[in-house]
Amino acid sequence: MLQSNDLKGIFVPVVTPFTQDGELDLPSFERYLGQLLRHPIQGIVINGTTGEAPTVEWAEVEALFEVARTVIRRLGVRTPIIVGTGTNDTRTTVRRTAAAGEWGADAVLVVTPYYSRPSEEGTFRHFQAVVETGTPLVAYEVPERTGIRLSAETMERILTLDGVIGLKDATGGIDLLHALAGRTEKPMMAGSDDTFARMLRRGASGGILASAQFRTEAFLEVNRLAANGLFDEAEAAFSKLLPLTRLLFRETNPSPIKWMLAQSGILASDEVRLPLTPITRSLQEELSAFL
Ligand SMILES: O=C(O)C1=N[C@H](C(=O)O)C[C@H](O)C1
Repeated sequence: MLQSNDLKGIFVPVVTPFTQDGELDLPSFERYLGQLLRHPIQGIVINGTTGEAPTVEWAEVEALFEVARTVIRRLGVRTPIIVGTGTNDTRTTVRRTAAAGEWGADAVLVVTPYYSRPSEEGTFRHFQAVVETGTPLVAYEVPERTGIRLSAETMERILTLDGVIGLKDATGGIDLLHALAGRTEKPMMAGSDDTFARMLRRGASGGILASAQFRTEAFLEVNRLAANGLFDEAEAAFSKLLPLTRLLFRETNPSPIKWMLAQSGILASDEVRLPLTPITRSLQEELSAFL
């Protein structure tokens, strides 16, 4: 199981491949992980935003987890697996988190509960109920998607819970990191790809970054430079990754990533489940330059 100290470096949230008719495509998933896990990344996230969590059934998540575990064993690596279990229903999130712990997940990723517009107290209690399962938990703040932005005070309270091992900060800026600096010992991982280098400078311990599945070694190098205090060099190295990173988020993640992976022959299809749609022709043209 993951501990706070392990939450550093590069974690890659993985896609959930589908066949052209929208069914789970496990052979593609196996091939894809076989390639990705050749890089010495610090972990993967299954069923995160990039894994299309809202439209993936829980039984499908279990199947993905089993394939990931098989590939990890076959390659003889020890890459930790974090499973996205967050929903906007506390009881479902508790059940899923307990189940992921039983499967052997190293940690879970729990997004702040969206849609219901809970109070900050309600959001705190949501996390409090989920950590009681005993599975290490990474809190995930992504206001652009959830429509809620927690105060730094409430996030600090959540981070003080035993079992919350850190934060994935996808707020898109450095304000939360700045506000929490010195107020928590728990690691904060960058979760907004284009601010990665700035967040490292501000104390982030690494990143959970969908775009790191391309140019993975270069992302690892950016992280290494920052871990050695070479922040200017890290920013310079990251600036070379920015053009592709920005394009990957021009349309909704993970459609651009799936298109790239399908074009590279790693996935059989770039299929996403509705309401997501494949990328536009004009983005395809721009991304082609990076294939
Ligand atoms: O799947 C994830 O985890 C991530 N999702 C974010 C998003 O799509 O909003 C971006 C980040 O790269 C990781």
